[in-house]
Amino acid sequence: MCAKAIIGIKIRHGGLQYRGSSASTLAGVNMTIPAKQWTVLLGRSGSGKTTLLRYLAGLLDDQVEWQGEIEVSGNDVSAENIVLHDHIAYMAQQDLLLPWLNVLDNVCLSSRFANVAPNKEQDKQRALSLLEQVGLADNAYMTPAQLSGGMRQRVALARTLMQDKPLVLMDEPFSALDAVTRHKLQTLSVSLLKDKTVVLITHDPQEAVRLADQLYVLQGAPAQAQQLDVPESSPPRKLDAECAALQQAILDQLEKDYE
Ligand SMILES: Nc1ncnc2c1ncn2[C@@H]1O[C@H](COP(=O)(O)OP(=O)(O)OP(=O)(O)O)[C@@H](O)[C@H]1O
Repeated sequence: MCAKAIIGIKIRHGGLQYRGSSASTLAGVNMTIPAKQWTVLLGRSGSGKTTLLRYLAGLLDDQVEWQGEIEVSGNDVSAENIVLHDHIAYMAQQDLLLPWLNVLDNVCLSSRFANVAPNKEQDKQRALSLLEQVGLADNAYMTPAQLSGGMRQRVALARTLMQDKPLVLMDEPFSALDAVTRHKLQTLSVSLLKDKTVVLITHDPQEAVRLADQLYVLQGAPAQAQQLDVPESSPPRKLDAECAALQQAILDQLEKDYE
């Protein structure tokens, strides 16, 4: 698949049960993850958000039973030829930077594991350019321990971009940051990931409202996906009255799982 590939996903009647578990985690999940848009997942702790992401990433194949259809559409490959997890970059709440490598080497690391032979000088120049885009050009030779939490997550974002995958799965990547740093990193991510299909897990209704093109709440046990309409304006949104109403609607929806 070429670097400009795009990927969209449709899940129909998705159900998932961990082997050895007596109950299903997901049942009857219908979800559309359109290409080059942000799909945001909310849901109470334990509802199955990370499970769904990890299943899409191919990390649970030997641990779960899956039922239902996953239809993948790409612009330059037929659906049956797509091995989804080959086209995924993953960004988690923990930045997972290796403490013994400097910032630049952390960003370059993914290319060392790629199928193609690495071109160290080319990779270095690309990583430096990405570090410039995330505002860390002057920090390339520092170690992760010398950076703040927000800076470390910007390194993680540069590393995600370095992988240049069409589908980016983000599991609460901004949750450990203070409000202003989080706001800035959300805005930066929307701009830098504009050509990617993004699935974002968050517990923060405000973050969901700012960033979602599609918004789902995983709800019930086993969980289904409830879709909520988002404003027509493009993310990242300024928080106006319409956004406030949606935030309230999300909270109302989430509260149903605590009754
Ligand atoms: N390896 C596993 N084996 C069996 N059950 C598991 C396993 N991993 C997770 N689960 C269960 O699956 C359910 C969903 O967990 P998951 O981590 O996907 O929830 P989540 O919505 O991402 O939660 P959080 O918001 O706290 O991260 C939970 O009940 C959890 O205990």
